Amino acid sequence: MIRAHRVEDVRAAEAAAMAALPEGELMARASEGLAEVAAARLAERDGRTVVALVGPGNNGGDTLYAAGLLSEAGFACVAVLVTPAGRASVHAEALAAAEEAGVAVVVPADDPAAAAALVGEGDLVLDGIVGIGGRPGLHDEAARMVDAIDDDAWVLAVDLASGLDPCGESGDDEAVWADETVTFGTPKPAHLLPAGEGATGRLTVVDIGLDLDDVPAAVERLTYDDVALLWPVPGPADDKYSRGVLGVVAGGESYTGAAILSVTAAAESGAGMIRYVGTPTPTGLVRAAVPEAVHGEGRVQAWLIGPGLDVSAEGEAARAQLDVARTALASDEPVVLDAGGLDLLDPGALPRTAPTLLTPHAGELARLLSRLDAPSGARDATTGETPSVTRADVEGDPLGHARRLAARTGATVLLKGSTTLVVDPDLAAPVRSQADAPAWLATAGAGDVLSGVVGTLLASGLKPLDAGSLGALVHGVTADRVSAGGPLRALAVAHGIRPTVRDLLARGRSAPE
Ligand SMILES: NC(=O)C1=CN([C@@H]2O[C@H](COP(=O)(O)OP(=O)(O)OC[C@H]3O[C@@H](n4cnc5c(N)ncnc54)[C@H](OP(=O)(O)O)[C@@H]3O)[C@@H](O)[C@H]2O)[C@@H](O)CC1
Ligand SMILES: Nc1ncnc2c1ncn2[C@@H]1O[C@H](COP(=O)(O)OP(=O)(O)O)[C@@H](O)[C@H]1O
Ligand SMILES: [K+]
Repeated sequence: MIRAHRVEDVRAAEAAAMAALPEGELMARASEGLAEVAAARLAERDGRTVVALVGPGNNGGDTLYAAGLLSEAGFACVAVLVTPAGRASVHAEALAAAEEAGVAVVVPADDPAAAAALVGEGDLVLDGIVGIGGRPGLHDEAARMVDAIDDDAWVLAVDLASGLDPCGESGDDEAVWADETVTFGTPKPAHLLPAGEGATGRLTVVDIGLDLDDVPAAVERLTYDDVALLWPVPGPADDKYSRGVLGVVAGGESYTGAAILSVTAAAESGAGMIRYVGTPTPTGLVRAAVPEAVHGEGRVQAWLIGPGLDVSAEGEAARAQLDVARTALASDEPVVLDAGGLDLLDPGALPRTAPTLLTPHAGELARLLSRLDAPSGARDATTGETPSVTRADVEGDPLGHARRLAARTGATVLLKGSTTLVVDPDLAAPVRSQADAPAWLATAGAGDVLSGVVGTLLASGLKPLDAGSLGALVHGVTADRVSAGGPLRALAVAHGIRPTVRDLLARGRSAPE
């Protein structure tokens, strides 16, 4: 698992480490690690010239020391001091060390055009403008120098791409767009959250000896090795019931395919048993496509409610199906609520007592929050009311809105997107963030497949946070394999889950202790 820590916890760990180490040791470790990565990237790219953009704090200090080391290693290094007071406001010892090591120093205020031209010559650019002490956004001079970076240069952000909000919460500000970030001690939230992930590029962590093992993370990301730790593997004493029966209420006469996709994905994920509840057309299709599924109500360990479900559908069969969904929601069984099922959430019946996982995309989350915000509480924003939350609002601040929905409903919220967030209703718990899927997965039906995977995991007894994040990981990795760089279809992702889980479990078995 990758764990990102809050800035204040990083600062506390740094202070503890510094108290036990000779002065300057921590910065020396950081700059040596940074220089090592920079030298490797220069070697890979046959690069000779290094430009260091240097700001006023310790982030600039790290960068100057690293530039000095790279200069001693034979690279041509220029430090561009992007601080209002030039030399006077950068880390003095680091500046002296860099000059001593042969780094040329330039102050853009003296001749902005000449400085910009020099920046454009860097094969590798170290972004040391600000790190965890930075406020979001770049000041004008920094922005001008960043604009001058050559498109072919390798941009290596020091600790954090400058301009990002270190907490990863606000995302509208101008920031350096890095190819790679070398961070110290531990990832920071901005590296893993949607607001900062794009500007971070590849993430490389340099160990500087901070002790954060017992400090709760702010953000967590499951990796391949977590699959063997979390996936429910049956033992000799298990039977189909003990492994978990998933009830699926999905599909209707309007949206028939969603039922096949979610039930197929549940079967491919290894559900002990699937009980499907649908209207006649999807029932016939599920019978043909997934002979393993049984039909009708019965005892389950979790419900998946909603893929392709139309809560306004008329007719006896549709009403009977919706009755099953409502009864399930009112029960003490764990529920995954997806797509149309989200419209069944009754604000008067919140929070549910049993584990509950909501799996909206941005538009569904906006619609649900708008409905829950509406004075009547039960009205649907599709009825013509102006929604209080729009899809654009959610896309502008996905984490904030996912947290709002989790707080409002008392449920775990899995917000789908290129980065999928899973937020526990205990807002102090770490947020899970998964970014495993190629953009090819943005295709109709992909969410139905995800719902079948997470439903199976919930039925096996996993808590919603684990079921959601593990499901998102496996769904994303499967999509990546199925795509192999090209288009994919949702049904192929569903069929790819079995071999993906098998390979990820095998990887866990062969991993060294
Ligand atoms: N602590 C340690 O032991 C270790 C720390 N390490 C390193 O230190 C880094 C943190 O250093 P830091 O605390 O000095 O803050 P840093 O990120 O350099 O920026 C603060 C300065 O920037 C300024 N400023 C802020 N926002 C701005 C903006 N938008 N645009 C322009 N300026 C802005 C702000 O000035 P202000 O305007 O607030 O007066 C202030 O002067 C960390 O990321 C890591 O690289 C490693 O060496 C390991 C050991
Ligand atoms: N740009 C993207 N990159 C990677 N994955 C994406 C991207 N856009 C969407 N996804 C994923 O694709 C799936 C789409 O789900 P959803 O929008 O519910 O589709 P549907 O309702 O048609 O089944 C989600 O798992 C989401 O995380
Ligand atoms: K930086």
